[in-house]
Amino acid sequence: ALGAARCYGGLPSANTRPLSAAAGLRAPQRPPGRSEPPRVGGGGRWNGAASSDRDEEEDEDNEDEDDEDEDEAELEELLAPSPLAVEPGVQRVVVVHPAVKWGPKKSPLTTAELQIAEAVALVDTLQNWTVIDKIIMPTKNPDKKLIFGKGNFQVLTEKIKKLPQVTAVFLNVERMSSLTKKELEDAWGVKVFDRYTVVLHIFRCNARTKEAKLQIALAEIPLLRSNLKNEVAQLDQQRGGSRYIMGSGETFMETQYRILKEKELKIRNALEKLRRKRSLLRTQRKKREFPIISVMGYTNCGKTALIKALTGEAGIQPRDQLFATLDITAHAGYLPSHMAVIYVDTIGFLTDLPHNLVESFSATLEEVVYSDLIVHVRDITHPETILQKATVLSVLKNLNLPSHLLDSMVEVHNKVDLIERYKPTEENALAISALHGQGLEELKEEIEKKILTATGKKILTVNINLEGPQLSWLYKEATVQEVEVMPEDGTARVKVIIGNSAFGKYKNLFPNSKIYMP
Ligand SMILES: Nc1nc2c(ncn2[C@@H]2O[C@H](COP(=O)(O)OP(=O)(O)OP(=O)(O)O)[C@@H](O)[C@H]2O)c(=O)[nH]1
Ligand SMILES: [Mg+2]
Repeated sequence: ALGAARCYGGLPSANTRPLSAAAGLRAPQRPPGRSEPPRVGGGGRWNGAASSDRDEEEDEDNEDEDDEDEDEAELEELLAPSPLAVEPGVQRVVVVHPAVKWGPKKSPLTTAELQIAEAVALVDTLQNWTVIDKIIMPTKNPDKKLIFGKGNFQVLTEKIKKLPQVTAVFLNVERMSSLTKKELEDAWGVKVFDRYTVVLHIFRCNARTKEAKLQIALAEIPLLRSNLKNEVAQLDQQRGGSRYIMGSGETFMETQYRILKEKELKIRNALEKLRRKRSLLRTQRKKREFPIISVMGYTNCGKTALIKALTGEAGIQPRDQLFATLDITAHAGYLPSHMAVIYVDTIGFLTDLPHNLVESFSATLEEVVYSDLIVHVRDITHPETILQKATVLSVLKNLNLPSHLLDSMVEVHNKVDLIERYKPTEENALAISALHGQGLEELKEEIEKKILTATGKKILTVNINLEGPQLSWLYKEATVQEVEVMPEDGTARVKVIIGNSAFGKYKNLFPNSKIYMP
């Protein structure tokens, strides 16, 4: 209960259901007038990440049953409260954005106002945190120890000190060294957070599964390491500047580094174990032949809202918050031909998300490799929508996805209800409103077209003899959508979705069956 305890009064659980909890993806309502609903129910548990309970019917991993208790104990230890966790409780925050006006450090794609707006949005995500002021302060070289030049630093310090009851400064830099942090905290007399710390804190508040929690613990290692460096430097100073006095400084450092290294290894192993489990479940999923659609995009663009709209799943809660969704979750839905598919909700992206943080979560995103289609959702009303698109595409590129996934990606322009007569400039983009249901039918059609291509499935109608074994064969090997019985001659027309190999078998087994291609 790390997340909940640490972030007392923080975010309520993201109402998305972790896959593991989705024992049996809830089948959406049966399409009216169909003889047999596609069989969705059984395919639910294909992410073992968060749970250790087992699915009795399945012959998944039995190998490490004995290790289970041991694993649990080790996990507990790895997930013990972190010394870096931001204290729970109220924070009254000043957001300070160091603005680089010119030179190579200036961001070409955005403005200081928009950047500070995103920083404020991050703080607003945290329930007990309030922004009491925001300050944009120019700097020439944000890499300096105190970030700002002497004069500006003084002005800033005076401003901060004048603010009533400020408890923290959020300095909107990707990451500051522990030395910088210390100097700034001494000068301002309050806690100073960087983007890394704030995002990590949000993650910690939102993490529900063990996997997410482990990933956060992993993301903290570099911070712990740099803190250590700082501590050691201070120790050395106390001893007159030499770390070699009696060799003790060295030994202290070495021990601490070794402990950290071991912890890192343990976390990686634990994550690896969780993932191995998941890959077995992935095989299950493959067997069941549900196409997988990964819904991706910048944080707060409406991914969860879209999945809610596409699946009609009432339990899903989109929220106006950054990083509401941290764990991959799956939801079943139907395409227009009543083909059952699984939509996967993913973690949102953020510009300048520190590398370590992205890396520790990239394993979550690796799942995307196994999907059949990516839907890229964009908040088209956001002033930074173009930069956001670039961020998402660049992260996707770094995931080493198969090129067909990138090529077939569907781009969706969301929230068009907020723009009058919106028309996408991008050729293949689809305009939708996840909230009001606009454009969803077109989107489903498009998804279906691409899924059929991606999976090599066909939709066709076959004529069968009701006395023969064809119908039960089709129920077993394909997805039967409609059965139209002709009582006069004892035959039926059956509409099916069928994979390539099953189709080949069918033609071999029943050479006399008439097939109507669409
Ligand atoms: N007006 C409007 N608002 C929308 C639409 N779609 C989503 N929203 C709102 O945008 C906010 C974010 O929606 P989510 O679905 O939680 O976004 P997300 O991409 O899942 O966000 P993270 O999980 O935090 O990355 C919510 O307040 C939604 O109600 C839309 O079509 N129109
Ligand atoms: Mg979400």
